[in-house]
Amino acid sequence: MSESQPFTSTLDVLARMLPEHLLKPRVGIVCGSGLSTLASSFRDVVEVPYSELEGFGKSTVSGHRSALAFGLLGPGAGVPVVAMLGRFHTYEGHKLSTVVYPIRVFAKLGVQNVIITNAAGALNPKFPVGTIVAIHDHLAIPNMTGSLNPLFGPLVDPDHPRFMPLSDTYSTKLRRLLFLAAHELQLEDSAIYEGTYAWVSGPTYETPAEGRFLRAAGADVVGMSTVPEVLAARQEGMEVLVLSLVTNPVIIPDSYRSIKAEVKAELAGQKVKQPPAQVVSHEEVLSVGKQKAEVMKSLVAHIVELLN
Ligand SMILES: O=P(O)(O)O[C@@H]1C[C@H](O)[C@@H](CO)O1
Ligand code: HPA
Repeated sequence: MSESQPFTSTLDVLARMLPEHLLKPRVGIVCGSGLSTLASSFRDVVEVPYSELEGFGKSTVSGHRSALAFGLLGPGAGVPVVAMLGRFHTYEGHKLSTVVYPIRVFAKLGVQNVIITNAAGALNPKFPVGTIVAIHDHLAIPNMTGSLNPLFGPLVDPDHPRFMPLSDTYSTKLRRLLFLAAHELQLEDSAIYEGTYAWVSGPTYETPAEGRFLRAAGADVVGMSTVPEVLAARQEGMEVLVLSLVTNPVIIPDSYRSIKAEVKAELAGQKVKQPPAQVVSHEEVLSVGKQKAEVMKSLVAHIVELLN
């Protein structure tokens, strides 16, 4: 085990702070931007601030809190679960080992299934704002260039695979449960799509050309998180479900007005109508997260119930 991963200390603190029935969560949940209320239906909740846990960073992005929530989800005795109420992004300055540390702690606690959520921009023009995308693949240019792969460097555990196949990354078992849950909740067919997530480092949103490039490369949505967590979870042997909430379009038709044509028209005495600028903002991302938090929460709760 690597020196820089203080698992023993983290697990000791959790063992001291948690009652016995919450100490072995079966499902781990990562709450994306604006989605930390996913944990609001847990019972017997114990929140552990990241500041109490060695190895954890601090979430500095609005819409992300800095605490783990442990609790029970579902009817009857309930299923013990744990949720990250805020995640770490590399663009905040966190090291990749910090970004994925909570996922490795989930594994040490015995978590076998991870549900990772995020807010994402739509590259596929068929995916409207507010829809959920069950991720079935990813495109991670930062990984392919070597510098931002969280599995780079010495193995955290000698039992981990050095070369990990990624052809079966996204659990078919969990995706089946998602669509069964959506059926039970009577969600419309168009509420959930299936697609590929492109990971970019951020914190800048995409230029129109970058958006078109990622779309042409086969991605349906784009975001600034998730893939490092997915890779660590798979390396730890956990099953992974990723749900992206579409919060904004990335590819905007007519994003290149011809200024040359407009100037020529103005010089010729014509009135030129200025189209309103369409610019994405984190506030918009958080607002869609807030609007859709309930449906995301019901889906997550139902999946956990079906896993039981
Ligand atoms: O943590 P997620 O991936 O949900 O957050 C997305 C990506 C950026 O952190 C932020 C941009 O608005 O939202
Ligand atoms: N691009 C990248 N990340 C995002 C976006 C986006 O348009 N929306 C929410 N997270």
